[in-house]
Amino acid sequence: MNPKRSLFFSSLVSPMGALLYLLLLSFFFVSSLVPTSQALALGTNANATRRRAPVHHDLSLDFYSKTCPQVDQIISSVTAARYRDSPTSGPATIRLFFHDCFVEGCDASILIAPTPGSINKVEREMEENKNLAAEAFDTVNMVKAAVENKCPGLVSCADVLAIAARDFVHLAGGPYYTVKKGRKDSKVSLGGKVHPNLPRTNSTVAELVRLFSSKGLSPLDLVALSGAHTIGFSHCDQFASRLYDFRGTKRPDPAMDARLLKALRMSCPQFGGNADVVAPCDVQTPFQFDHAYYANLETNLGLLATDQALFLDPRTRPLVQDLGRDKARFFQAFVAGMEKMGQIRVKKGKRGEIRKDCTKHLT
Ligand code: HEM
Ligand SMILES: [Ca+2]
Ligand SMILES: [Ca+2]
Repeated sequence: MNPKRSLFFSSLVSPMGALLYLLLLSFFFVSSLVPTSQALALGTNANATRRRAPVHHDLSLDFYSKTCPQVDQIISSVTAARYRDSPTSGPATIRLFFHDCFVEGCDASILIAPTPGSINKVEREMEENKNLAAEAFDTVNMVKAAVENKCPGLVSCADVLAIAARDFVHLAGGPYYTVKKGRKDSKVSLGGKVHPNLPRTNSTVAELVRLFSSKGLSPLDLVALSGAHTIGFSHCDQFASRLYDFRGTKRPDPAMDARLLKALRMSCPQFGGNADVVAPCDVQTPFQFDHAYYANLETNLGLLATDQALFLDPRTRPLVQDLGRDKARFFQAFVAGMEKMGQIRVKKGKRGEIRKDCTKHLT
């Protein structure tokens, strides 16, 4: 059985199977497309590079070399098994890492579970995080349990998440890179911190550039990291307005390929659809970590408005074309972006803790 097929069938035995089946129907339909490239009349390049937040460089590759030298191997044995048994854990965990780092830095603040009866919401409970897949949280908990078994109380959940995300990039066919360690876990998780720090699917490129810049990430980092959408899936509500009422026009987004539009409308009806249905972010190779995502954008096959906008906007268009040109270039820029993202507002010393259970603060 080819790998795509075996993923397909293993997904059918999970509770998400039926939904995945629906989306794969649309995938097979869409993947048979011969994309038509449309010339898009747009202006030329404008330089948007701007830096604000400093990136901290105080993590190290050998942080656990004395206390837990085998940490990467312990983690990779769990991530490899998870990828085999529950492939959706891969993209879900990479996205979880992104949502952690952008809100208060890479400090595992996203992992804290709600306290029953508390009026204070944690990050996980906010609208922007509602679609983070349970598989990702489960994966982190499984990885952390394996690490605690061998190196109790020594390795932070923030480091575990950073390393697990790296493993899944590699397992899906993406680059392997070393992960610097030494992050501490947050002592709080505040729902109120989420909203301004995460992008929305209707964010403009200017807003995305500004948000990424506020995290010390350049427009190239924005375009390279968005390439994570080369794997994984999106719920219909995240792109439905493109299908039926783009920016209040009551018309579909003109920047969407007509056949992709038709296929997505079938999976995601305007009324009465199943809210759990998902579609592949990369309609060509949704399980393969490759540079096909960028080729899609050049042929109007982007799924999210923010993806397609990266090609439509003259500031980011040359970057899309550059990364779409060859896989090695994309991999190199993606690794650089992940390394920078993984260092956003890292907590050291007494500013953080090392949780035993990633879902609970130390008491
Ligand atoms: C640039 C702005 C971005 C926006 C607006 C955005 C938005 C989204 C949305 C709406 C989804 C679908 C969620 C769902 O319905 O389940 C998604 C999925 C995903 N995102 Fe992003 N994202 C962005 C950047 C990133 C970055 C920087 C990364 C990681 C480096 C990332 C990784 C992923 C992955 C892997 C998935 C698939 C998740 C899965 O299959 O469970 N995204 N994103
Ligand atoms: Ca965080
Ligand atoms: Ca792909």
